[in-house]
Amino acid sequence: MKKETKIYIAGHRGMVGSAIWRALEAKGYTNLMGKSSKELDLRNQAAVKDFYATEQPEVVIDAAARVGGILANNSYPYQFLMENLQIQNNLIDGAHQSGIGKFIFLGSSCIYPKLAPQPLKEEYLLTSSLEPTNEWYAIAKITGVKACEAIRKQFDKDYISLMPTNLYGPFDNFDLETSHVLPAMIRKFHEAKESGNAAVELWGSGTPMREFLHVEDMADVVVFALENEFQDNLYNVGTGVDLTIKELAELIQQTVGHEGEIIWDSSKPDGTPRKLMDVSKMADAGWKAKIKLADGIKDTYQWFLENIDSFKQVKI
Ligand SMILES: NC(=O)C1=CN([C@@H]2O[C@H](COP(=O)(O)OP(=O)(O)OC[C@H]3O[C@@H](n4cnc5c(N)ncnc54)[C@H](OP(=O)(O)O)[C@@H]3O)[C@@H](O)[C@H]2O)C=CC1
Ligand SMILES: C[C@H]1O[C@H](OP(=O)(O)OP(=O)(O)OC[C@H]2O[C@@H](n3cnc4c(=O)[nH]c(N)nc43)[C@H](O)[C@@H]2O)[C@@H](O)[C@@H](O)C1=O
Repeated sequence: MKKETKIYIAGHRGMVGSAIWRALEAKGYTNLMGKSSKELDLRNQAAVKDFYATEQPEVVIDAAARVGGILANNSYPYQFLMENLQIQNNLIDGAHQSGIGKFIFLGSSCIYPKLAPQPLKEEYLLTSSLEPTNEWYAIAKITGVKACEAIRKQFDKDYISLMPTNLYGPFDNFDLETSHVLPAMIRKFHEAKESGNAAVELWGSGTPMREFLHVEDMADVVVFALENEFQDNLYNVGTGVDLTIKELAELIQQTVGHEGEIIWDSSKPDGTPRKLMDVSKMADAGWKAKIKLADGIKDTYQWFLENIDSFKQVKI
């Protein structure tokens, strides 16, 4: 890939998109472009078509989506289904119609069936029912995977789909209603420590298992996907290691230095019991995650402390 290739990063202000931007800049790519949702609403098909015609990017990285944790997914099914379908349809079909040869689509590990065998292999897609708390988002993401696969099959273009596990890191969403578990725990333990080690309330039973990938590893795999041609459409991205939500809570509690009680709120959903990625296909292609969870949590907590004021203004 030439360093002056015009690369459009959809969602470049988000946690993942901004990490991809920084990673590409660090590697010397000079022609990056992005638009905020205010400048270009990706749900608007005509606006996206005009954007492609005017800007003519050569490569598209799709990190734009309506994203949220278990409660947001469960509370706003229509937005998670429809906005994601609109955004990705406009981006994928617009890119295809404009003759763009390379497209990287980001999905999520929740596309796999709720009770699929573990670890999750790419071929388990569409083999049984989805997890009800996020089936709306998952159905949109599955449609994106299939759209890229259809373009690859019918038109022989390098459209690929990366399926990340749960992500975390700098610029994550720390809003307690809409965030994922890891940033929520950092904030809850920090605020409880500041209030004299008050008790922390967490959701569900603590028994579900999750796998976490640092966003800088995620950006690194996107750069890898950009710089290499792939033989297939769908690749899992993760560390291949998971832990229970209770173990995650203990790790974050220790990192933050909170010494109070943890209360589990069983009125909140657990979600899928386990979704560990089988990452061997991506490893065979030549990429592996590098950042250990304990190090990534330390780094994210440090970022949280340095940015408390700014993220409160932006996200909450
Ligand atoms: N976070 C996670 O744990 C995981 C994320 N992913 C995937 O990674 C990708 C990025 O997620 P993440 O960075 O966490 O999410 P963020 O919420 O941090 O960022 C999402 C981005 O999408 C943009 N966006 C949303 N709606 C629109 C719209 N209508 N028009 C234009 N832009 C829009 C936002 O733009 P703006 O800021 O300008 O409003 C924002 O920059 C998504 O595809 C997500 O599904 C996959 C697995 C796990
Ligand atoms: C990335 C992924 O993210 C989502 O799936 P999820 O992994 O279930 O999401 P989550 O991170 O919000 O929760 C993980 C686990 O953690 C528990 N939990 C405890 N205490 C808190 C808490 O305070 N906040 C949150 N959010 N969860 C908590 C929670 O009850 C659950 O058991 C989907 O949107 C899906 O679409 C998707 O792609």
